[in-house]
Amino acid sequence: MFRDFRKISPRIFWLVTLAALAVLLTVVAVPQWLSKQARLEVLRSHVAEIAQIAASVVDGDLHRQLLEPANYTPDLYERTVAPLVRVHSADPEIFYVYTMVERNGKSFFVVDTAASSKLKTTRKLRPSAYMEPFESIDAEPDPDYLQRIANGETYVYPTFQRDVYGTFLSGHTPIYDSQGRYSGFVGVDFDLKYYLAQEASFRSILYGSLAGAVLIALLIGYVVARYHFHVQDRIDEQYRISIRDELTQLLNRRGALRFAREALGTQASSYAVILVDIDDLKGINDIYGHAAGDEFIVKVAETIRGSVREKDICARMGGDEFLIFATGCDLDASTEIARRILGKVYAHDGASGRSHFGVSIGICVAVGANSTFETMYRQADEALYKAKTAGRNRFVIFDPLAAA
Ligand SMILES: Nc1nc2c(ncn2[C@@H]2O[C@H](COP(=O)(O)OP(=O)(O)OP(=O)(O)O)[C@@H](O)[C@H]2O)c(=O)[nH]1
Repeated sequence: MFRDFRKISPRIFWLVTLAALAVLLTVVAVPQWLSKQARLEVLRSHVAEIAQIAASVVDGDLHRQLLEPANYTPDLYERTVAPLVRVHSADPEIFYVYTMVERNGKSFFVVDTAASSKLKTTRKLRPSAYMEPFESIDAEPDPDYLQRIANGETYVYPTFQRDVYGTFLSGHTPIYDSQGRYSGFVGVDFDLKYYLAQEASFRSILYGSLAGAVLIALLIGYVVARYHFHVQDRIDEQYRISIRDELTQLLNRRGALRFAREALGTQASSYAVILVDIDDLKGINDIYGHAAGDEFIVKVAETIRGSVREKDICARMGGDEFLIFATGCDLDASTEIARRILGKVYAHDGASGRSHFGVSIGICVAVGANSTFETMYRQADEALYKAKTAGRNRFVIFDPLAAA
């Protein structure tokens, strides 16, 4: 596995992994976010229902009396708050239950279950005082909310709000007296900790899906990078094959042209094109067979490769023709290479009646980069032709003066 891991392109791996991660995280996070919103909506309707239940148990006439501070007595207060205390005690998840009245655009607490000794709760609640003004820390999301409640609406805040008592999701429902007159409103508060505790149970789903998304993204990244490596490897292999001669493993014509043109682009003092052509390969084939002809081709190829520097380009251009393209190779060096090849390749077989096994060589040397590969090749070919017509097994250097 780890050895395989080295056979991928890290760039492709990380690119694909990050792209897959972006898609997967969107796929995971958007539904999670939507379901979180949906859960908040469920809680809001729950708060609305509790507020409505609480409002339904308040005696509107008593509450209306209590709105006048002159009517306040502890007994009236206790009788008004008593039904709310029962509702609150029945649902320990509610944080605060109270009533309020609006005076000049401001809310004032009227009764508060936290003030009653009969409230069954384990929490340490801070009771609001009778007619204590309500102070919000966060800005009201809807400045008309008091008007909406007065118009008969059950108003639940869009989300949690901070006030001096804590951070709550609050719901308000109007209270009416027996004659149907608006007489203040009930408030119920659910605190943020309650909500967060509910949300915590969904966190493992979120973390699980995020971890799953990361793992899948890594896997996709690995598979794609591995496939890319495999395809690239095949392309490279095909390319290597396409520029090599199968028999000699030298470059073929395509490879020679590509590398020779590249080499001609480098800064060198001189460039040499040396063409090597087997003498009478047809005769060798005819007398010794095609396999022997192949063997001789391989021998010439090996000789050529062994007679030049590592960086020099050696190619089999066609049936019995080879090319050497050497940079920084002047006339003396080219001549030396030609002599070396002629000396190593030459063999005489008297018994067969053939004169020799050998090659003919045409040389063209250009000083500086003022010639093209095509021109040099043509000139070397002219010199090679001269070597052939002059009796073979020799080299001829292209002479520009003679050509002119
Ligand atoms: N054994 C073998 N022969 C080949 C191969 N490719 C080409 N030939 C033969 O090489 C011969 C080349 O013929 P020519 O171009 O006339 O050259 P030559 O016979 O070497 O004679 P000169 O070049 O004039 O000395 C042909 O008979 C081809 O069949 C090969 O891959 N293997």
